[in-house]
Amino acid sequence: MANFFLNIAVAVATFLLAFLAYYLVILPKYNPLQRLAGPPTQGWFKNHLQVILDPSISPQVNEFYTQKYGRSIRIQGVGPWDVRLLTLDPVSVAHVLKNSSIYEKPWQSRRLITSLIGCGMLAAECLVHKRQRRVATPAFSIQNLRGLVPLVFKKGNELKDKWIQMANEHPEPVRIDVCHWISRATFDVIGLAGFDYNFNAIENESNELFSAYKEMFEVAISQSRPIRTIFRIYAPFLSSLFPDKTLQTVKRCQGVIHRVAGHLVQEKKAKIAQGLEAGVPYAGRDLLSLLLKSNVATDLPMDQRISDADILHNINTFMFAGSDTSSLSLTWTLLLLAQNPAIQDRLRDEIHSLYNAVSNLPYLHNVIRESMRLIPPVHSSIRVATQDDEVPVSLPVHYRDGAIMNQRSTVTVPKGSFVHVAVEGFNLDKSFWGADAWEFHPDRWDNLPETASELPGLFSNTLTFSAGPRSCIGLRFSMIEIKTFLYLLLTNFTFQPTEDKILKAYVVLTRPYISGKYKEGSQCPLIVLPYNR
Ligand code: HEM
Repeated sequence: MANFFLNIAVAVATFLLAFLAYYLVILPKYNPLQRLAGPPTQGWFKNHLQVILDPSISPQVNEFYTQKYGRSIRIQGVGPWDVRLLTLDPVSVAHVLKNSSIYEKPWQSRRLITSLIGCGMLAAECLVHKRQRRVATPAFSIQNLRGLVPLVFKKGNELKDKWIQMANEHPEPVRIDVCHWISRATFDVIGLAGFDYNFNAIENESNELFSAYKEMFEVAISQSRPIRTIFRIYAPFLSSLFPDKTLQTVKRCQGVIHRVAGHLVQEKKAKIAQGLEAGVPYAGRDLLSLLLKSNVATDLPMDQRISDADILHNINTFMFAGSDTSSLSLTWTLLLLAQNPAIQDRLRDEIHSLYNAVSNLPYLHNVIRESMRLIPPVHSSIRVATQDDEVPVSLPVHYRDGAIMNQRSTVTVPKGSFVHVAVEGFNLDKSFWGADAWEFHPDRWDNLPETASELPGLFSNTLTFSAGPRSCIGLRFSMIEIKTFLYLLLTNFTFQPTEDKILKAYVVLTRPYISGKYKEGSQCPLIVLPYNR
C-alpha cells in the first residue's frame, strides 16, 4: 500500500516537474518572439509591464526601447512562458486591431469585466460581440445623438451654477477638484442619455443606483487586493465560495442595478410594445430605448436579436466605458488649459465669437484633439493571438543577436501570445509627431507632419479611441459632451493651476493624482475664477 502511494507521489511530482520544465524552459526557448530584441529579463518572475504601463515614465521608456530594440519589441509578461510583443510599428498595430477574429481581448480581462458589469460589448467576443454591436450602432448615429445636445447643455449649466455658488461662498479664489465634479456631471449625462434616468449626482450623491454604479466601478479600479483579483480570474468558484468584503459589495451593487435598471428595461419595453400596437412609435431617444427599438426592428433577423440580459449588460457597459473616460478627458483638458493661459484665452475668444456652432469651432477641435492625443484616458490595450500569425511590419526589425532586418516584412506571433497596443506610445511618438510630441501644442493640427497623418486610429490619427471593429462606439457621444462642457465652462470661468504637482497614474484609465497624496485618490484641484466678459 505504501508503495502505491509512493508511486502516485512520484508520478504527480514527475508530472509537475515536466509541467514546470515545459512552461519555464521549453516553451520560452522555442517561442519565435524570443528571437526579437528586447529589454533584458532580470529573473523568472520579473516583468516589463510596470514600466510600459506607468504613464509617468512610459513615454521615456518607449523612446528608449525603440531606439535600442526597434519597433517590434520582445517583453516579458507575468512569467518566462509569457513572452509578449510590444509593437510600435503602425502597420503591425493596424493589422492587430483590424483582425479582431485573430486578436481577441484576453479571457482574463474579459472574465473580470464580466464579473462586474456582465458580458456587454467591452467583454464579448466573436458572434456575440457582432450581434451586440449591430443592435447598438444605430443608437450612436449622428441623427440619434442630436437629442444629446440639449441634455448635455442642461447638465453643463447645472455644473456651472454649482461652481458659481461655490465661488460666491468664498471671498478668496475657490479651489475645486474638477476631476470629482466633472465625474458627477458626466455620470448624470450618461444616466439620462443611457436610460432616461436622472441620478441628480451634481446636486447630491445619494441616489441608490448612482451609489451602486459608483461603488462597483471603484471595486474595478481598486488594486489593493491583487491576490483576491487573481482568485477572481482563475478560480471564480473559490471566490464565490468564500466571498470577501469586496465581492459582497459587488453582489449588493449588482442586486440594486438588477432591480432598478432591470425595472427600467421592462418599463421601456412595455412602452415600445404599446407604441407599436397603437401605431404611434415610442419617441424615447435614450440609448436603452434605441437599443430596444433596434432589437425589435423588422429588418433584424430573429437570430441576430439580443436578450434583455444583454441589453442591461450593455447599458452597464456604457455607464462604465462612457463616464470616467469623458470626465478624465475633460479634466486633463482643463488642467492643460490652466497651465497654458494663452491657449485658454485664445480658445475662449473663439468660443465667444461663434457660440452657436460649438461643433464647428476649429481651435476648440484642435485643443480637444491635442489634449486627447497627449493624455489618452485609455493608456494601452492588450490582445491575444488565437492562432499563429505573421504580423506585417513597415519598419526594420531588430533581433536578439544584433541583426537588423530591413527587408523582413513580418514578425511571427505564436498562438496564445499577448500583443500590447501602446495607445499612448503611438500618440506620443516623436518619429511620427515631431520633436515637440510630448508638448501641448494645439496648432500642430493645422500643420500635421505627413508621418502622423498616416497613423491608424478612429480619431484624428490617434489611438485614443482605438481602431478597427473593436474601436470606441461612443466617440461622437463623447465629442458632443466634451465640446459642450468646455463651451459652458470656459465662457463662465477661468482656470489656473494650484501649487500642487499633478501626476498621471494608470488605474484602469490614466487618472490625475496629487504628488505625495496618492492614497487620497484621484483628484485634480484647480483655481476656478468666475469669468465676466
Ligand atoms: C473620452 C471618451 C472616451 C474614450 C477616450 C474612449 C476610448 C475607448 C477605447 C480606447 C476603446 C477600445 C478599448 C479596447 O480596445 O480595449 C473603447 C471601447 C468602447 N467604448 Fe469608449 N471611449 C470614450 C467614451 C465612450 C462613451 C461616451 C461610450 C458610450 C456611451 C463608450 C463606449 C464604448 C464601448 C461600448 C466600447 C467597446 C466597443 C467594442 O468593443 O465594440 N466610450 N473606448
